[in-house]
Amino acid sequence: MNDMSEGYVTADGRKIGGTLMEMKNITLKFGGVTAIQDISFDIRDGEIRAIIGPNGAGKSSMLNVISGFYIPTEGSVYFKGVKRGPMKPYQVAQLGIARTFQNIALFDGMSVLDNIMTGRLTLMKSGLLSQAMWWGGASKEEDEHREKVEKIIDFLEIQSIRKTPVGRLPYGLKKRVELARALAAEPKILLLDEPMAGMNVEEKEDMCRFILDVNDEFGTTIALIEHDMGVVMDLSDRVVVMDYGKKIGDGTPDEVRNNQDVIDAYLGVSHD
Ligand SMILES: Nc1ncnc2c1ncn2[C@@H]1O[C@H](COP(=O)(O)OP(=O)(O)OP(=O)(O)O)[C@@H](O)[C@H]1O
Repeated sequence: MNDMSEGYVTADGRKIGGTLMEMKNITLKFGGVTAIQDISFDIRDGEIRAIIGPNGAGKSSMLNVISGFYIPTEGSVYFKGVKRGPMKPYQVAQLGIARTFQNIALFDGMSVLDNIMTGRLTLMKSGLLSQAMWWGGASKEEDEHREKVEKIIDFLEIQSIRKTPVGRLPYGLKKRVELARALAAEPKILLLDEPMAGMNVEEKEDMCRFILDVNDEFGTTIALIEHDMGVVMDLSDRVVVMDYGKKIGDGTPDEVRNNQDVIDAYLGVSHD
């Protein structure tokens, strides 16, 4: 599978590249429950790709398949044209895949800066030794990691809280720190699990802006699952719609909005 699909140009003039990831005929079963049934779609280089669907549709399961956390019962995942086998979390990170979680997974007692530094662990040449040096004293490698992290801190406008323990931060900022930590791994593809969940309107607007900026500035490909339909339609280049484990729609936000199956299953009921 070395064939890379042609890219496309978005309505706002961004150039999207060929296929970066391809999910082919993915089925995922948990005992008697079929969470995903024979779904195929691709994620192209540089695009913002959303997966939506009603509760229980199989979105989280699919994100876990994309991240390598779940191995599909049937079907395969291709990354840069190469079929992916079972992988350890560090191998996923080394491939250039990073993610955020629905329930924030940060170290509450550690500062914002130290939490973001943990995002660079897989990039550190001498692993734990370098980690020890980062706490114990300066090294050339540590300086380089710090520099990258400081850039991300500036980019996400969290300079004023860099020394604050994460546990003391309001929810919206914690989410931003989690995004910063994922970015610290310099991912090729960033997976966002409900990035707007639990946020107020202002926090959502900020997060939207940062996601768009990350995509634009770093060229990071982004795949997200999200319940807020306004956000999804504003952010995404293309959207996969799932319902009861099946794919019922796939296309641009406009195409998905006008897809009768999608309207029946989801949009027409829950959103205006
Ligand atoms: N670890 C598991 N063991 C057994 N069944 C599971 C597991 N994870 C998910 N399921 C089932 O698979 C189906 C899809 O669940 P999933 O969480 O992927 O949906 P979702 O679209 O993310 O839902 P939500 O929007 O509510 O988070 C559901 O029927 C769920 O109960």
